[in-house]
Amino acid sequence: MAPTEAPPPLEGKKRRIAILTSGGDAPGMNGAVRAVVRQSIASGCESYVVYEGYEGLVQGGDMIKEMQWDDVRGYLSEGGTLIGTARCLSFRERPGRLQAAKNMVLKGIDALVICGGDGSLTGADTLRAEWPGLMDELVQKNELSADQVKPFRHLNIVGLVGSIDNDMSSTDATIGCYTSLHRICEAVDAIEATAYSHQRAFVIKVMGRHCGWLALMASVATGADFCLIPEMPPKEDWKTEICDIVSKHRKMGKRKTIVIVAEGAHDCHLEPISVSAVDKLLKEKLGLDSKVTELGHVQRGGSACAYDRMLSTLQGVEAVQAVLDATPDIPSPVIAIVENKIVRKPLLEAVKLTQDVTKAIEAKKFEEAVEGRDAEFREYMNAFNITTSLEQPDLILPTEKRMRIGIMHVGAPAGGMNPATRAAVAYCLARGHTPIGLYNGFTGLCRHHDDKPLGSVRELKWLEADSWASLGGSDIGTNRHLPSEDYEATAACFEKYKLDALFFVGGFEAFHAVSQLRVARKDYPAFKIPMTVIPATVSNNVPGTEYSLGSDTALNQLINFSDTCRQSSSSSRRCVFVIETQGGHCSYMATIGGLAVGAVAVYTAEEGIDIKTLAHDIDSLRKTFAEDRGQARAGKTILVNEKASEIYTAERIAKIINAEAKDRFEAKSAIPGHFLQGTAPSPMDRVRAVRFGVRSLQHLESFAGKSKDDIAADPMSTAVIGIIGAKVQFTPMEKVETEDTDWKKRRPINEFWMALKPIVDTLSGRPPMESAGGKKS
Ligand SMILES: Nc1ncnc2c1ncn2[C@@H]1O[C@H](COP(=O)(O)OP(=O)(O)OP(=O)(O)O)[C@@H](O)[C@H]1O
Ligand SMILES: O=P(O)(O)OC[C@H]1O[C@](O)(CO)[C@@H](O)[C@@H]1O
Ligand SMILES: [Mg+2]
Repeated sequence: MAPTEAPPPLEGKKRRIAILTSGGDAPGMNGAVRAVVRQSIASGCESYVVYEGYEGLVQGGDMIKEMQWDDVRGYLSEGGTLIGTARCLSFRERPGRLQAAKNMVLKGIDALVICGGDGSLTGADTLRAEWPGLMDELVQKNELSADQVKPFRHLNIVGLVGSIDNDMSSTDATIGCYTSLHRICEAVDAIEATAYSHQRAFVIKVMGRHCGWLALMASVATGADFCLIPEMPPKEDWKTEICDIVSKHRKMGKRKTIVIVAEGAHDCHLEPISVSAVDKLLKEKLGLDSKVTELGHVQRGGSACAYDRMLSTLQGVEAVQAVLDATPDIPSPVIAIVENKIVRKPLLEAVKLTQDVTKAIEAKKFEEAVEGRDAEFREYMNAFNITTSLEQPDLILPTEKRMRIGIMHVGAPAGGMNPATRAAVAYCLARGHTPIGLYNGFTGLCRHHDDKPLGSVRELKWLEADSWASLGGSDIGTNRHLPSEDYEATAACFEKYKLDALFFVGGFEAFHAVSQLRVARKDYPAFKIPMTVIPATVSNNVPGTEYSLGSDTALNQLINFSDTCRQSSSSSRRCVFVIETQGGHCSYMATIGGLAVGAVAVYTAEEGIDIKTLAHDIDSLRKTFAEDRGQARAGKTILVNEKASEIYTAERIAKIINAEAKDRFEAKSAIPGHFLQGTAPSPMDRVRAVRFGVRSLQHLESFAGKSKDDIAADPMSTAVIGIIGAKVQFTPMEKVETEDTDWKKRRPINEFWMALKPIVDTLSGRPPMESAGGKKS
């Protein structure tokens, strides 16, 4: 029977914190539930889940259940939402919300975390606004006494944005949207092969009821020919617009056509544009062999990608912190992300901004609708337009502003190098610049530039580059050689091929190469040209940015590898996998990977490994396995950075654990090695490659027409593009080199992710150890 008495509130600041998931399920919701449950318990609070979204809140009773630490074991790798979700009609009406409020009070819940999309958070905001009135009404109707509601007068509510649609203003990404983009890109990549074979067109419908984010980003990531989204419909004569672009691409030799249509696409009069209408158009007007593919709910399926696991975990932790910080005068927050920074924003405002976008679309104010989406939206829209539709007369620069731009990859291969280069080539051609591929790095340039019949310095063509949107590795070739190996020949080549600017993509070596060229400018005037570096490396160790292309691909590879090991260890019970990660002296991958897979311990190069730490962790494993009763989802993972210790390698750690375990449990080691570079780049690496590519070119062209000395005098003439906190920015090389580069360890001095390491430990239940870790070596 449902209780009629509310339990007294917990002592002090301790709360009973409940979480529910609502609206369409989204990958990553489980990560949010795990983080909220465990962080609540770790903070001394009681933790609850509400099953089936608002439906569970309205029904109450057993639909609201207290959770223990182990109840969320293995949640990170599961798709969907394990606590259920629903679209609840009764919560839309006040009587439903009154019942929900009563049930919360009866369970003593004094804080509610809601993970859902724009609708769910609108509902949360309504509950927040009505709360005092609901409490009064419950007392008036004798449903609860005045004493019972007294401790619950203030509703402590926090929103987490979970939806594949990415339709909530105020945040760059919703939990689930990047995983959905993974599903879409995998599907489009697969379709492309068959489209190419038959020279067909495919019209692909993707989800997003009122929001074009998925369609737009999928188009950027796959290099689609056309994209239809509700925020910015095509011009009046959309049929001619599509046909013009598609036939232009076909004339240039493209064998396939991909048009991506958002579920909510319409024309500029708000008349829906269906996939069948586009299909008919391509068949009838262009005579193409066209097919329709509707991706449907496959887009919501599968395990969450690395980014969604990380986002949901960090935001879940932040939500609990927000609950603990709450006072009646602080407006209810929604937890957002801006670029790389988790922030709290007022829920009320976020809901209003989101509703404003819907209103702007309804009023056909499309520019306003685009502005109302997150900051990246317009940038990606422009980047898509400029990299897909060739020959836009208004984009072409006057002759004196056109440049010959050398494009080179330096360092180890990384996901995103090719897409960045594709974007650069398309941008150059749209503006009238000449993109020149410098094949196989500095050695390729110096030794093979005038080889016959094919030299290593070649103009890049649109058709060739166009196929690089989804290609991993480096098609123009990359290696670790530096210009210092032959400054003379490097300078001579720059002059011989009349290079006006250089566009580098690569890891620490690319950064080092530009640093060398900058310093050598005093001796070689040929180096007095503008240069940019787009960081691209699995290690994410380039100073001047918190994110390098390829690091997201690598994290996804790592979680796939680690999930596979974990499944094996879960099945054989009492087993721990010790997995070595790449990264050089930078342990980003091990740490964020640890966050995304729930590692019981992460050993970093920054902190090193000592025997005390190992003994401490083995003790903890011994205790955990002793208490284990053979349940499922019991696999354990330890991640070790490749340079964490020369002595305690992954293999040796596994051997030590086995020696100490005395047959009570066992350890196995595994090394994914170069598997971490992946095959196709992740969608995030692809779209950011396009964004960074376009921005870098814009930066380079701002130097057009300037004298060599003016260029050399401008610190921004050698710059690294990066994400720092909430901003994407260029930083002058000299500043980064002197202020934020640990040259010996080849990593930034300030590694932002070090601050996240305690969260990995807290959420995996690793007992604190006074003397373990914390010191950078
Ligand atoms: N205006 C509202 N007032 C009260 N409750 C609402 C409101 N809008 C939505 N809700 C509640 O939130 C639930 C989920 O909303 P909705 O179906 O719009 O999904 P969502 O949260 O936007 O997620 P997604 O779009 O990703 O599926 C609804 O079923 C309803 O219970
Ligand atoms: O799964 P359902 O309830 O049919 O809802 C589908 C809708 O949910 C979403 O997947 C998420 O909001 C939309 O993109 C789509 O329109
Ligand atoms: Mg929605």
